[in-house]
Formats: sequence, structure tokens, C-alpha cells
Amino acid sequence: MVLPISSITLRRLNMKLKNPFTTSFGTMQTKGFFIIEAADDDGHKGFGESVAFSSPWYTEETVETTKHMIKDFLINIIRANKIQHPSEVRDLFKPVKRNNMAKAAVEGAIWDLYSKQQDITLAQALGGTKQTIEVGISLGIQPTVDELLKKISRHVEEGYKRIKIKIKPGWDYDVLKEVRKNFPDTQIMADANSAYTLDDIDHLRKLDELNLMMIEQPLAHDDIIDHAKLQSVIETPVCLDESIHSADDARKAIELKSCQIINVKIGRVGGLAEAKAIHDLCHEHGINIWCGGMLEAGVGRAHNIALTTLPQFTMPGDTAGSSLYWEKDIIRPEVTVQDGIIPIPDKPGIGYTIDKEALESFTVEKEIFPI
Ligand SMILES: O=C(O)CCC(=O)c1ccccc1C(=O)O
Ligand SMILES: [Mg+2]
Repeated sequence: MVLPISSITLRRLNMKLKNPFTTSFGTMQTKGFFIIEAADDDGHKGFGESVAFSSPWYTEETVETTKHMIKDFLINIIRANKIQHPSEVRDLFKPVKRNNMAKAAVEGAIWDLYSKQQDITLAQALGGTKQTIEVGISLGIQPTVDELLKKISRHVEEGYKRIKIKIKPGWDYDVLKEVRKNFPDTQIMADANSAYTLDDIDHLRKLDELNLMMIEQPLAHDDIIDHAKLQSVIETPVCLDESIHSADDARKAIELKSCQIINVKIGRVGGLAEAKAIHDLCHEHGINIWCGGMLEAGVGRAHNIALTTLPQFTMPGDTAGSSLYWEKDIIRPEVTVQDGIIPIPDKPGIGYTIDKEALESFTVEKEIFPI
């Protein structure tokens, strides 16, 4: 049976983050992104969210490249092909190299549309099994250690299951040592966003004494060789984020022992089908995975929640509550977290309703493409 799609709408939104978010690369305050709406003639609407940032610091994609890819390539592919199941979109998009975040935004809208047509949840469509998921929070680099400690206290009290701390040279060992001293029993991890090289091995080895859950992407964004060298001489488990763009990348990293853990982001790997393939591979190899975040608005957050219902997502992810990022999110209800837990919504598709007024108020550009 063909999966009917009658139009795809591309909406560009601008939303201001409640708090600036600082990584080893710089600070973000507003987020531009696309909400993709895939509609059929029976009134079903599926939604996807693009996660590329305005500048290419995390991967090579940007808001502008996302638009170019979707408008000039991906929509034409959808138009030219009959789709029976959303898992086919991954192969249809293969002739377009990389540009994973653009692909994921369109593919995600089609998964949501399909789930609504079938009257099942997106989690069910993916084969998810959990009724609730556990989440942690990611804290950007703060102006002072004191401010970091205050934020950690607040989130530990709220019940977040683990605290991730962004690090960079000059904001690492001493800061984490202070954190560990104040929070001896909290699950703490660090994310370097590729700020180090193998020259820093001795420095990174000092982190072993702090009993961190893991160190995320310490070395180059495109590396799996040096990470294997690093992992062989440090005890702290290495987690890869930027380096993994596909199940094939994950296979190679596992084979080389470049990491013990993988952060799976739907956008970075090109969509839900690829994310599920990475999940299945890691399940087979006993590699723990968790769902990363890209400072998403509600639609992206809902997709992350659905993906995390798959069983090998054994570690708390970065999908924190909407109100930590936004004055007002674009979904109803907003994502709320209690004691570090998010219940899986039971409505069809992503399970959250689009707040049309909010969506409209953040929209700066809109284009409809008939399919
Ligand atoms: O809170 C979130 O959504 C995740 C925050 C985060 O760590 C992050 C935010 C933007 C870009 C990259 C990363 C990352 O995981 O490396
Ligand atoms: Mg990361």
C-alpha cells in the first residue's frame, strides 16, 4: 500500500533560547531551523524538525544548506517515488551525499505522517518498547564555577538522571574536580566537542580519578583512529558524537574500539531509520547508547523521545524539559520531566499537538510544495 503524501511545507522559524548555550566552539543565543510538514488528503499532518545551526561548527551543515538540500533535491526525490513505508526514505536519499540533517527533517515528517495514518504512536512504528524514558541535562560552559555548581544543584534536585558538562582546554579537570567534590554521588559526564588532540593524553588521563560516566567526543570531529588510541590508555569510557554519521561508521568505531558508548542524534545520522540501524548494531555488540540533543524545539524533542523507547538506549539522554530552553515551545503539552523521567505520550505519531499560534508566531518564511 502506498503511503499517500499530497504536500510538503517548509517553514523557517527563529526562536530565542532562554539561556545562551556555550560550547568549546562558541555561544548560541537564537536558533533558526525548519519545521517540515508532510500532509495527505485525509487531513493527516506529519512533522519533522531540522537541527543544523546557523554556522557549521558542529557539522558542515547550516540552516541555509538545509533549505537548499530540501528544496532543490530531497522534495524532488519524494515526488518522483512511491513510498510504502518510511523506512524506504533512507535508501531513496542515498544519491544525495551526507547532508544528514536535511534528510532527517524530511524523513522524520514522513514517519510522523505514516504513524498518524496507521493510528499508532511513532514509538510503536519504530518498534520501541519503553513506557517511560530517563533523561539528563547538558550544561554549557558557564561564566564561573559557582554558577555551574548552582545549576547542577538545581537539576539534581529536579531529579535529572545525569549531568553533562561541556569542557574545553582551561575549563576541564579543575572544574570537574570541584563538581565531583560537591556532588560525590551524581552521575557526571563531560563533552569536549572535539577540543583536544592526542597531545593532551596526559591531561585527559587525569580525568580517570573523577569517576565520570564517560567523556564525549574528546578528539577531532571526523576521527575514529586517535579515539581508539586514547581509549586504550584511559579508563573513562569514550563516547562518540560528531564522528558517527551512519551505522557503518558505528560498525568501524566498534571494531577499532574507538568508543564504548555512542551518542545517537537523529539529525547527525540522517534520520530515524539510520538511528534504528545504529541501535540494532549496538544492541548486537552490547554497546550502550543514548539519545543526544541539538537544542531542539518541541517537534525534535518528540522525535528524540520516541526513538529513546528502543531498548538499547540504556543511558539517560539529553532531551530535557522544554521550559529549560524556551519561554514557549511549539507543542502542546510541552515536554515536562519529573524525577528525570518522561512518560511516552499515547496519541498517534509524535504524540504532541502543534501549537499553531506559537508555530505561526516564530515563522519567518513558509513555502508549500505539492507532491
Ligand atoms: O541540550 C541539548 O539539546 C544538547 C546540548 C549539547 O550538548 C549540544 C548542543 C548543541 C550542539 C551539540 C551538542 C552536543 O551534544 O555535542
Ligand atoms: Mg556532543
